[in-house]
Amino acid sequence: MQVNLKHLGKRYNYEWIFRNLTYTFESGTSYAVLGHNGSGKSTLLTIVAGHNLASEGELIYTAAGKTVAADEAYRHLSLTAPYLELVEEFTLLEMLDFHTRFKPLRHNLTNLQLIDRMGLERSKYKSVKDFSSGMKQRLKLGLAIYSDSSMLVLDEPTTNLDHEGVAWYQEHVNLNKQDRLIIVGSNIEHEYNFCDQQLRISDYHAVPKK
Ligand SMILES: Nc1ncnc2c1ncn2[C@@H]1O[C@H](COP(=O)(O)OP(=O)(O)OP(=O)(O)O)[C@@H](O)[C@H]1O
Repeated sequence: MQVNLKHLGKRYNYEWIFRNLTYTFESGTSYAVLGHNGSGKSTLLTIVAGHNLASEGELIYTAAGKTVAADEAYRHLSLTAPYLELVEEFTLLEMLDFHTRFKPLRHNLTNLQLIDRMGLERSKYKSVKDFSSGMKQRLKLGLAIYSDSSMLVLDEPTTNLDHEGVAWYQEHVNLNKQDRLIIVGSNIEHEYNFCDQQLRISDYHAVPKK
């Protein structure tokens, strides 16, 4: 998967969050989108993931040399972000059954194997609503990292994770980054230190007229 941004801009009401962003996200490369709080990282990630619309410019997705329609791009990507909710009423096993009906897992992994990889084997029958915040984050990351998608968008991936959880994230993202396009929105080094490229959103902030 490749994503070309051409003169992309986003405005909320009268405030431009970024403008004139021309950039290419290539397959097989991991990118860190960096910037201070409120700089527009999540806004850019939601636009690239097709959850939000740009105010100006173009966004072109290409997979296997062919252009992918914007409304089909979701088939190629998985996303995790603090604002995305899990289905709290499901048990862990039900959550995986539901999710994998729409998004199969990579390398023919079974749902039980994924539960093992997430270190959640003791919670198979537990309702997601009774998970700790760190367990929920591991589940969100596990579903994203192990979905069979060529593009992975990770917004603030280690939110709520302790040291062990951060090490788990680093291990599994490293094991699953090859041949994929990965975009991490972050300002915490341990979340993006595996990335090959960095995009600073503040480079695309509109300069106020003097
Ligand atoms: N739906 C919205 N309507 C109006 N303004 C918004 C909306 N979503 C975000 N913004 C504004 O856009 C700017 C960028 O927000 P965004 O969440 O993209 O930043 P961020 O870099 O991800 O921040 P953080 O590091 O705190 O998560 C902020 O000023 C925010 O208030």
